[in-house]
Amino acid sequence: MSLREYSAGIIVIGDEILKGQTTDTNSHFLCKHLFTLGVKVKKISVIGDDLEVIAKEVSEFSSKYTHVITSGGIGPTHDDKTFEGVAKAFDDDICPHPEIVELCKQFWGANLSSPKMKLAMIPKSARLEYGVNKKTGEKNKFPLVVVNNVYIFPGVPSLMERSFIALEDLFKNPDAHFYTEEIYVQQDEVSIAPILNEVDEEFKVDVTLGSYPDFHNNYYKVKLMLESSNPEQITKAATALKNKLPNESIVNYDSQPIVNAADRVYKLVESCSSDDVYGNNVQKAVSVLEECLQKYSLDEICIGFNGGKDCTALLHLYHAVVKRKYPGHQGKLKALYIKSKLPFPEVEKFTQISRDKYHLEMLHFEGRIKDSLGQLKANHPSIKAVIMGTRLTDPYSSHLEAFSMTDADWPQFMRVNPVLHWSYGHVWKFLRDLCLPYCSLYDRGYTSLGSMNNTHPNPLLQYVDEHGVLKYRPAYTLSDPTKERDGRN
Ligand SMILES: Cc1cc2nc3c(=O)[nH]c(=O)nc-3n(C[C@H](O)[C@H](O)[C@H](O)COP(=O)(O)OP(=O)(O)OC[C@H]3O[C@@H](n4cnc5c(N)ncnc54)[C@H](O)[C@@H]3O)c2cc1C
Ligand SMILES: [Co+2]
Ligand SMILES: [K+]
Ligand SMILES: [Mg+2]
Repeated sequence: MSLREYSAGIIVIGDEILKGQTTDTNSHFLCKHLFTLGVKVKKISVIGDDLEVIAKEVSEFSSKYTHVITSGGIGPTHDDKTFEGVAKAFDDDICPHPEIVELCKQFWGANLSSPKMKLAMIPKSARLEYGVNKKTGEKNKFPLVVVNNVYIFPGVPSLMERSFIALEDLFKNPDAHFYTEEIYVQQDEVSIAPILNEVDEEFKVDVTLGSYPDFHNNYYKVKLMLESSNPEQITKAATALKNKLPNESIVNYDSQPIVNAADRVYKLVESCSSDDVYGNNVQKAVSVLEECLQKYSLDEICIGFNGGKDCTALLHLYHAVVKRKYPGHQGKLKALYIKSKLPFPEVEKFTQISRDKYHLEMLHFEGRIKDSLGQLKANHPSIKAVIMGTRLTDPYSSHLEAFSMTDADWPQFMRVNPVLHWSYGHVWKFLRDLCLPYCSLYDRGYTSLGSMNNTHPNPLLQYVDEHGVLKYRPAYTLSDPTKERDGRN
């Protein structure tokens, strides 16, 4: 049986990418989506805004691959040459397309001599594909220009992504039923290599087995990826792998914890029994957050987020409660980050990752907390409440309640404290059970994070490994929670 192979070549066009001024994320997005459509990307080429180079590359790609996708170079300025380049590749010319001329007039009131009209100057042989907005079911307002098998996308990632999703059926391989399965493993790649080789040998005719180490993940070391067009064989291969790998090395990992945040958090809350201290604490946190959202609008709230474990758990809860209350909410949640004097680079990195994953608008300040809060008041007068990950066992915190105004000699904000009653263990149970990402320092023995000059791994987690090297166990293994701050001075 020989099925037609659907292939694709991607041409990323733009001087700004070659100069390192812009990072290309479009090819990554396209590869990911084409893969799930059963289309094999064979080559990605990155070129500048150069007419000859575009023409040559498009011509070559067009003859080699089922689909050619270009991104970039279709703006209104003189330096954008993609339409001309594609025309040249097919010995064609560009001329104003009446339908796009009309749209340009409609959208921008552009007349024939305005720069926007350059968008209407497309190859004569082009056809227009509008596509359907999958959410609304409406035809898109602006079309994609296609010449032969060349699909000409804008370079701006948000536009490109939206347009591609609306048009993805154009690329779909009708014969492809692609199956994938992922297995996450706690052991390093070297130690499981013989098992991988065995399974690969047995199934390689039908199943592709990939092994991808991840040095930064808090939960697994290697992701094993099985791909096949044969559902029975992929199941057999996955079963074989699971049987051969030591039981304790397979991790039950959720790779999308944030997408499903609301469902999972509310399920946890709804299913907990009255004597479950942990479950009740989660429940209490959720109801404090719900109350907070009743008292304040999203604009009046920010979450105090410094990359620590407590506010990481809290951020997830806040995100879940917002999603439940405002399911269509697209805007960013405000987060307050007061940088310490000497922040760990790992903490900085983690706050950035969290900002992106949870769509946060970060309000950054530096210096003393009290001064920063004064600046917050001045620069963002709408903010009235700060949600905090403070627990009763934190210093100076044993008197706090779920809603406590800041002290009289502090800038006045409502401090909202949903996790006051949580123990050290509860925080870790929540983070780990839900597979939430957390700052990597915690996996290296840090149990409480401050500045680099006053924070060390917790001595209680120290051990000497089989090679005589001093190491630290992860923070979640600390058994005496009263020693949480033993690495701080
Ligand atoms: C918004 C806010 C209001 C405060 N109000 C008072 C007050 O009225 N009176 C008083 O004596 N002290 C106040 N503090 C100081 C506070 O009591 C602690 O001293 C300080 O948060 C450091 O605590 P920690 O290291 O023990 O706890 P952490 O566990 O580090 O902090 C507890 C929580 O505070 C938030 N937070 C802490 N540091 C930061 C930061 N750098 N950037 C953003 N968020 C952060 C996080 O939500 C965190 O989970 C306030 C701090 C903040 C952030
Ligand atoms: Co900023
Ligand atoms: K902390
Ligand atoms: Mg804390």
